[in-house]
Amino acid sequence: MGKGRTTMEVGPDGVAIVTIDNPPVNALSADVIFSLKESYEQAMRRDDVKAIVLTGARGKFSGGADINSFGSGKKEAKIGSMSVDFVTDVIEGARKPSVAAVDGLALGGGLEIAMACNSRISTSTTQLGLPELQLGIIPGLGGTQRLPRLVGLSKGLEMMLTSKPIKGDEAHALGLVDAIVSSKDLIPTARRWALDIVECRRPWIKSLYKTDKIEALGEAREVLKFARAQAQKQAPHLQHPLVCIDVVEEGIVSGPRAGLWKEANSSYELQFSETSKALIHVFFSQRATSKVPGITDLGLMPRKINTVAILGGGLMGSGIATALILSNYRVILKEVNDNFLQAGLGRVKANLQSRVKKGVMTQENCARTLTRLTGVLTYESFKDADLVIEAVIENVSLKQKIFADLEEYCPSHCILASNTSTIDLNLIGERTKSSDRIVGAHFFSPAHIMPLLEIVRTHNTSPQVVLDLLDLGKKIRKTPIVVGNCTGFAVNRMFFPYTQSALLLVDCGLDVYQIDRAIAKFGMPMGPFRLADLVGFGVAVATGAEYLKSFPERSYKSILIPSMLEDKRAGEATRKGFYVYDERRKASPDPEIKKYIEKSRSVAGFTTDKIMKLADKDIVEMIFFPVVNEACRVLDEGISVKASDLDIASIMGMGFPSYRGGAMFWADSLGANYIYSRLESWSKTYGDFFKPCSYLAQRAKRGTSLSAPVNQAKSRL
Ligand SMILES: C[C@H](O)CC(=O)SCCNC(=O)CCNC(=O)[C@H](O)C(C)(C)COP(=O)(O)OP(=O)(O)OC[C@H]1O[C@@H](n2cnc3c(N)ncnc32)[C@H](O)[C@@H]1OP(=O)(O)O
Repeated sequence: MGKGRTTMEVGPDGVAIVTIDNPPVNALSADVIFSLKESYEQAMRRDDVKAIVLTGARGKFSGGADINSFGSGKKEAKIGSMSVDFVTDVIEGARKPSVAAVDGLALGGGLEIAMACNSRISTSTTQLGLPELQLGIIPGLGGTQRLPRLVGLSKGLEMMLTSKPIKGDEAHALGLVDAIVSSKDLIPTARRWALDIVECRRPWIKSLYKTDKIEALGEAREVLKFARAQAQKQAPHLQHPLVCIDVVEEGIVSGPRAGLWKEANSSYELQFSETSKALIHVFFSQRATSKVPGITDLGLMPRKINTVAILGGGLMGSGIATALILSNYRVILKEVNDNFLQAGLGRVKANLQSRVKKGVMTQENCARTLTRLTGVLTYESFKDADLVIEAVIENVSLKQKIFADLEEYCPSHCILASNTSTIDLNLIGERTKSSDRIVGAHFFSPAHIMPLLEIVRTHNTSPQVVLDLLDLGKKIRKTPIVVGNCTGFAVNRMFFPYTQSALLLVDCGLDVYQIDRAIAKFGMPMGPFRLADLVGFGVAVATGAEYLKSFPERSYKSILIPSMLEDKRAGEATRKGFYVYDERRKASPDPEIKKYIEKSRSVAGFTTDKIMKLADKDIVEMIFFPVVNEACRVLDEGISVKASDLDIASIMGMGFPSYRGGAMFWADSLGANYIYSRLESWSKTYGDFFKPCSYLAQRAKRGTSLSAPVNQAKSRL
């Protein structure tokens, strides 16, 4: 069966309406392109066709090339033909004009085809953009040449390098679209516009040859130089943004057709790059997180949540409240006294004000958004809540008391969620009879910014409750992952060995700053010691104790952080941790930490100095292989149902580089056997911290990937 097609309908006015039809987003599959070509050939042949209006079915122009087909073609396939022979010669070069009627979205190849039309009419809310770079490729259907010629070089480069779409209104102001109309008027206006071109009442424009928006060569070179510097600064590990700039430059220096050929060659090559494979894996994995067996396949519908009550206005509670009111939820924020309440409400206001300062929110919108927030000191108004999120300090008996109170004050349909990052949910709900509606809603700090939401369910949590939270997560623009109940759940648990292995390496003689540099070079936003400073040593010690209690046989206990904490050196908040911080929070290495390190090494008693001179690659492996090992346990125990969820968790929760596809995807690129044998040999020298788990051992032995699905029967979810 084919995947998508175009239809053609010729009106009595002589305008052929060609519609791209490939649900859900009218992606340009091979079948769609083939059918589009046929429609154009037919339109050229037919005497009753004077002009063409190109549009998309169901209110969406096109979401671009079909990402499913990327990297699957044979490398020797003919290149460049589609962009030059079809888009440029057949659409743009046709002897009958085309007008694109653009609604909903025109992204990637979708926008590129629209730009090859001789005019574009759109609605004000349509999203238009070239997001190819976020998939590790560059525009391949002429976008690198036509976009700068329509909107100017700086704006065109900005749109490509950031991958961010713009709305119809802005596109109109920039000259990317020629008129804005309502959805209802889209096709009639485009029809008239096309006939106006035929009858010379409007210009017949070929974007590829426009020159009025492009700066003179000298100035253009300056813009390109600036763009290169920006790309290198923002994505120092990535090549394809620089390739994109080179391709744009080629068109400016040697003419647009030369630019098209360079674009065709480069975009084809990039499709097969490791970076692109990893980023496309991330694209699909992110969408797959909300498909949960046993939850989303039961035919249930999410219930409507209008009012959310939050307990605790600290950093987490106020961040969660901010995220919710920004997405139109009514929020009740409860605190224990007026001082705390005002501080909590103040934090929410400050979060919104910072959006106003950045120019992403107007003052009026900020004021309107705040009207959705109410502060309270009692449970009285909880009778209206559809969901409660408890975000108080990590104290079991306090949480038990709160959940018993919630059962009394909230309506029986109300979901009772905890934002705990470590405590067992069964323990929290022990004094209630509501275990079917108790669930974890673990946000990451700062909650209004970090994109991940870990939804934790126990054996008793009902599928309906999980579905409701999945729906809420999507509405507040988070990526939700559903996980089972255990110490640290999925994200924190898979990453607990991250800091511990770094501490072990230091106890064995390695330099703190060399470790941080190696890990940052690998692509993490910061190394484990800079991260420990940021999180604060108090939290690090408390969570370390939890892991030691739950997984004593494989926890590494170093005295380094506790002994620094004893001297009131607690991380960035005290301006002293592994680094010292100036008044602008800039971190510098601190020679004073030497004394703590020496003490820690003597207590650890490692005699070997063999690993004193590790290469960066070995540091990365000794830090991340224990993370992969723990992730394997998380999968084996059914805490997480698919490896791709852990990829997303590692990227969005911990900052693992997305261009490496996430921790498990990266591990599979190295091979289970390699990871197993390295862990096995380290465990002989340094102990059980490195001991490979049975899941890893079995997969290494069988030669299967770590991401291959786990036997469903073993799932604990
Ligand atoms: C040659 C060219 O230069 C190369 C290109 O065009 S590369 C492609 C460029 N286009 C893109 O990067 C757009 C990617 N898509 C998106 O950003 C978003 O999906 C969207 C804004 C189109 C829609 O978002 P949203 O409404 O939230 O729905 P979302 O869940 O993301 O997508 C709906 C479905 O369409 C699929 N889909 C979206 N875009 C797709 C594409 N370009 N190809 C194939 N499938 C696509 C998704 O995988 C998802 O499938 P599922 O339901 O089976 O999970």
